[in-house]
Amino acid sequence: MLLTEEYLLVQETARSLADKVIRPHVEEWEKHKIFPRPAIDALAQAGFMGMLVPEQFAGSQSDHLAFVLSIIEIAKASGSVSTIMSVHNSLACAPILKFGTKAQQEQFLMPLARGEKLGAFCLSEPQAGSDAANCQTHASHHGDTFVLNGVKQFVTSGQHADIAIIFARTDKAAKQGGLSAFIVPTNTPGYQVAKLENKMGQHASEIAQIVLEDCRIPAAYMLGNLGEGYKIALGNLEGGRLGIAAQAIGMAEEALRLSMQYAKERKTFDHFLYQHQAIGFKLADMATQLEAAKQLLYHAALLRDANRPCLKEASMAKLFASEVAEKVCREAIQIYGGYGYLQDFPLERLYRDVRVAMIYEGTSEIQRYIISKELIKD
Ligand SMILES: CC(C)(COP(=O)(O)OP(=O)(O)OC[C@H]1O[C@@H](n2cnc3c(N)ncnc32)[C@H](O)[C@@H]1OP(=O)(O)O)[C@@H](O)C(=O)NCCC(=O)NCCSC(=O)CCS(=O)O
Repeated sequence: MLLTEEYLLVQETARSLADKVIRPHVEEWEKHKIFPRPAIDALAQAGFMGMLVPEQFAGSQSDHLAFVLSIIEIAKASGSVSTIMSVHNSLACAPILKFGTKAQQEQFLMPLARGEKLGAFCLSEPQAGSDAANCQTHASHHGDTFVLNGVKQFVTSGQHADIAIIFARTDKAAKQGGLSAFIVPTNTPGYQVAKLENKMGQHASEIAQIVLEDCRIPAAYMLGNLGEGYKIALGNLEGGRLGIAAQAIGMAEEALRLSMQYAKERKTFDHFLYQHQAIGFKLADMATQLEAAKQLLYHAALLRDANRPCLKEASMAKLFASEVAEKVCREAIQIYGGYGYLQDFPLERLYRDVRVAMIYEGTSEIQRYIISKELIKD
């Protein structure tokens, strides 16, 4: 797809910001599990934390295509930063824009879009990941308040976020229709960070377990209507999956770039690596599959920007991009040989960081389930 000057400019701005404020620090942030605050602040200043929000709500009024192009560039430098940015834009800002009241948009969306506040999305639970409708967190109505109790799992930025979108059961009997969405300031008493998970990669982006213990919020903080939470969550994840596809592509493009560079420098058996057909063909496959993943992603983003249904296309983009990206990073390590396995080189980190793209915001298996259901409908 040919990108217009406008999109090329967004891409270049994201790339140069990543090179200046992220790349020089990424190894230190990852090694010491440091939350990348300077990167988030710089992204906020440049308008990247409110990309899908109109100017009237303090956003930079871009669209999904610009968003995925930016995420790709940020992910080349850091998977962790791209995750924080993606979750904030697509899972925290987007639903308040779509379902929020004017008061909620003024109180919560505007500071989020300016990047003054950070957002999180609390859907999964210890016993409810893929089966999102099985959430057990409960919200009971008391006068003009709701009181939330339960446990939320795998919450990106759960500790550093200021505002969380939390899904909780308001009707025990109705499964899907029994969930409602709430906007919860994380300084509300009862919002507790119970645990920061130790994970395989993306160490600068925390994943928290959140315990909600008598967490009382005004009833006016309900997002959308009573019982509308499941639809809000799934519709939201449709957009989030574009961000995950984009970050997977970004990390894999970085792995491909490093592989190309190495194949042109390193000699074995008196020839540069790229001159061996075994390596040249690997590079060709990596580049071709990445290009195909990008075109799927751009197509899904354009559909979403045109307000056209894109559930199937977003799932296809996430499924294909995350699986191709894992393969590309794996092959890149193979090209580097023993050096690829060392922590002295970035491929080892890229391989760990990219792996989760096949899991979060809907596993590959869930994406296949969604695609197959949509195919039958077509
Ligand atoms: C497994 C699922 C795909 C659900 O499958 P089902 O077959 O049980 O449900 P459906 O019949 O498809 O849908 C039920 C209901 O919801 C409506 N729906 C479905 N998709 C959408 C959508 N995209 N937008 C709006 N509404 C939607 C559908 O029309 C049905 O309504 P009606 O009955 O027609 O009225 C699903 O459970 C699923 O996607 N599971 C995966 C969940 C997931 O991705 N979890 C990970 C969350 S990520 C996380 O928690 C971490 C976030 S972070 O990184 O911090």
